[in-house]
Amino acid sequence: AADSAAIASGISEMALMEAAGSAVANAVGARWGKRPVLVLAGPGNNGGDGFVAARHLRDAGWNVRIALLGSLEQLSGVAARQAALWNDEVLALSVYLLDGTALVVDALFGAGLTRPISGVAAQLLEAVASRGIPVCAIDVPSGLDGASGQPQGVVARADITVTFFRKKPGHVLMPGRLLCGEVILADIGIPDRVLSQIDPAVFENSPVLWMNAYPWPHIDGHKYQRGHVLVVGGATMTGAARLSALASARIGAGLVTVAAPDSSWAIYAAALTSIMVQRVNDVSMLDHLLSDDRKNAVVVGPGAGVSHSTREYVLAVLARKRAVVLDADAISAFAADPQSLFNAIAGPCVLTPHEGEFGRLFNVNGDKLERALMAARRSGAVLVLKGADTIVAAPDGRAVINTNAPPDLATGGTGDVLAGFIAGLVAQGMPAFDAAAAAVWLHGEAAALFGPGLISEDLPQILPRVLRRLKRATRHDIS
Ligand SMILES: NC(=O)C1=CN([C@@H]2O[C@H](COP(=O)(O)OP(=O)(O)OC[C@H]3O[C@@H](n4cnc5c(N)ncnc54)[C@H](O)[C@@H]3O)[C@@H](O)[C@H]2O)[C@H](O)CC1
Ligand SMILES: [K+]
Repeated sequence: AADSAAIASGISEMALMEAAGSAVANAVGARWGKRPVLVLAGPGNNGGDGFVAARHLRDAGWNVRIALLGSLEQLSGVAARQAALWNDEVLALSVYLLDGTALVVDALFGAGLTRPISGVAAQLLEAVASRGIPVCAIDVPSGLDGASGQPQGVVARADITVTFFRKKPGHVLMPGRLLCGEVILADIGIPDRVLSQIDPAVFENSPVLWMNAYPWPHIDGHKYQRGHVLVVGGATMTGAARLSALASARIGAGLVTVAAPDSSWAIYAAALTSIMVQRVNDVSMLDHLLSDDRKNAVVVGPGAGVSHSTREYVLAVLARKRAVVLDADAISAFAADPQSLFNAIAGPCVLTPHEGEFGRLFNVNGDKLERALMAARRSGAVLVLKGADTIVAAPDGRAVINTNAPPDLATGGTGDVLAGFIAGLVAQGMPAFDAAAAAVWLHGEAAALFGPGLISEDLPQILPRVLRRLKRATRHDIS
């Protein structure tokens, strides 16, 4: 879409392809020493980029061969014109060409892939992978769907992928992210104003998206301006709610209270210091607590139990129009009747399911991005669909894909911490979508900073260091 908008605004297609192919040659030269290169060119503009890259590498003194899927006569438009500039032998695709090849430039298919790759092209990609030949992919590794990050049949994993103007969802969604290797974004002269014409709604998560809404404390502020998070604590799995509460406090909520039943009140009270504990044995006691409207954000779910009372608590909080983060058991508790939950959602609400919990509430098909967006629209909530490529989706169609989460996060309790981070930001006045995106990013940064050996308690513990860096980087304040 960006290239057609740029072309419509007067930039020549020939110039875009020239810049694209030259960026590929530069990336190859920066990564590898001179060696025999085989460029695999496809029948469309991705192949055209390959002809340009081949010419630039040849001009730089590389030993380059190019093999084309189909015939030169079948090329059209700018790809045909660029192929003509190659002015040298064009080979037919064959697995034998890999003998003596020490680097493959994969220019078979890019954004125009419509079906799984078959025939000799598929055999070649399989052979490239099995021989472990290094690969530079143009735009996307051929066979990967740039919109979804899903392979359509065979894909040769690339060491680097050179793409243009902006990343595509497939570069950041799993498993695409792994198949792309290092993604190099090249400027090919598409002006930024083109972005406002195509008005994208999906972004890779980054502080630039939400920094302006980040609720740094004000010099003249007091604790009541920093919100009050209420975490509904369970009777037996008390660690979960404590993790959420600690996370809300660390991310800056002015006050945090855990609502606990008599049976576990003493456990919560003994374990928590700056965090308050109040008795709640049933929904009317919870409702009474919520009559204090300074308690402006609520977490339900961590350690709550999949039960009738969890459902009642959720509905009571939603009826009070409080901002709410629903995690874990608060999601699963509505498996039998998801619509009763969706009907009750009227204000800011964030659902934080992993795939299993997601499947209990939503019966939607499609790739991960599509499913998260559909679920957000259907429920009216901001959806945080967790995983290595967590997606935050809003009912209005915006989405961010998070890419900074290390595998160390796959350990018990990290989801409880995330729910607490989100509620803590919402309590301080951040809009739910921004709060969810910021919390997911901070959660990933904290885990990456801590590194191996991470347990969930470490996340709130190390968060202040992440916040300090973020604040310094954005020079929001003197400190
Ligand atoms: N985005 C930009 O700014 C620029 C991108 N460029 C490059 O152009 C490609 C997209 O080119 P396009 O011609 O639309 O598509 P492809 O080259 O990916 O392939 C289309 C071609 O292939 C046929 N086809 C599709 N799937 C298969 C299959 N499985 N088997 C056989 N044939 C298939 C289809 O019918 C078409 O004929 C983009 O990725 C960039 O690399 C430009 O350089 C300009 C700037
Ligand atoms: K490609």
